[in-house]
Amino acid sequence: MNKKYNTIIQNIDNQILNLIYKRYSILEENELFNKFDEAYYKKLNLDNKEKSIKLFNLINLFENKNKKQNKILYLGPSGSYTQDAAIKKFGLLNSFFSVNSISNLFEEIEQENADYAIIPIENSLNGLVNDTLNAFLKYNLNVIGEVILDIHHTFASNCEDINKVKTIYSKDIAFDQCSIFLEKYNLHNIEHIYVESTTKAANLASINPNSAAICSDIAAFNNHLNIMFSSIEDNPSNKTRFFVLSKKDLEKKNDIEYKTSFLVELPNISGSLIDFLQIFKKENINLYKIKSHITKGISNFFIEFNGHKNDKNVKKILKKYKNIKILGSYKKEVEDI
Ligand SMILES: O=C(O)C(=O)C[C@]1(C(=O)O)C=C[C@@H](O)C=C1
Repeated sequence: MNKKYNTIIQNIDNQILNLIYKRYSILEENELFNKFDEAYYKKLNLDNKEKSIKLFNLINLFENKNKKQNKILYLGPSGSYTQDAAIKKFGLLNSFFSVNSISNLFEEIEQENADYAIIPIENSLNGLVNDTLNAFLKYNLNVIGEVILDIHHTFASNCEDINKVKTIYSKDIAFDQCSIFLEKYNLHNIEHIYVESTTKAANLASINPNSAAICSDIAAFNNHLNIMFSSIEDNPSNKTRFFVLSKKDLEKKNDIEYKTSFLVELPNISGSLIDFLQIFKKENINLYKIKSHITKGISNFFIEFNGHKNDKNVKKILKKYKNIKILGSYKKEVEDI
């Protein structure tokens, strides 16, 4: 864009932002927030830089309307954390579609029904997401990126009194992230029903009497649930890391710092893990994560290192260890969560 128009557009963007801030302040100062405004602003989260980027993307929507849009899948329904992660990674200028389970997200990408899928891989409180690892063992797809999201859960219900809640719906991993809250309010011994996503949980809580959901505030809002408690996660710095999944791999670039994730099944004999790890030391590769994952009695190790699968020293290892299943080499966004 030439300089003259650049300044004009920037001025307009600033005016739009200022007006939205002004509207927000009036609503806040005069306690005029209704549910819609609260959820709307929380979604934009104007006091937080990363969400301002979303707004910026929105402003650019018209300008970029001719740009090719990617088809991106997330674990839905709408309002899930995975949807938030998808928007954080790709911006709003794309087509987003919800899929009901992690294994179906893999299947859709396998069938080339979309360009990318966003899938949760690990949480700072809970560790690895088992459904995702099981799907990686079944499919041969590529991780081409990562995205990290702060996770804040709400306890939402249409019951007037917390003592009337007899059933709680949520995703397994979300229950685990809120164990202190559940114990504090004596909710750990009532019925817990595990469902595929926290948004499905919100939906079930809205149609079943005497129930509640652990979900995002947006999912609660979308399903007309009252938020009884906010930020109920055990640790306020609760984070989930998501992978960007694709059928096509990306070419290695020289100016990018890469991370690689892989799974490996090692023989159940003494010294096999230590022998395996020694080769990485020999090749001067920095392994920074190793976690074990057991499915159907077979133990796999989920391992990550700094570097790319096409690096000379990595290729040497891959030649020797045919049982290594590379999940992908992708741009490092953070050291760890
Ligand atoms: O259920 C959702 O809303 C999701 O996006 C999935 C998911 C997960 O499985 O890790 C994502 C982030 C939180 O850790 C809880 C749930």
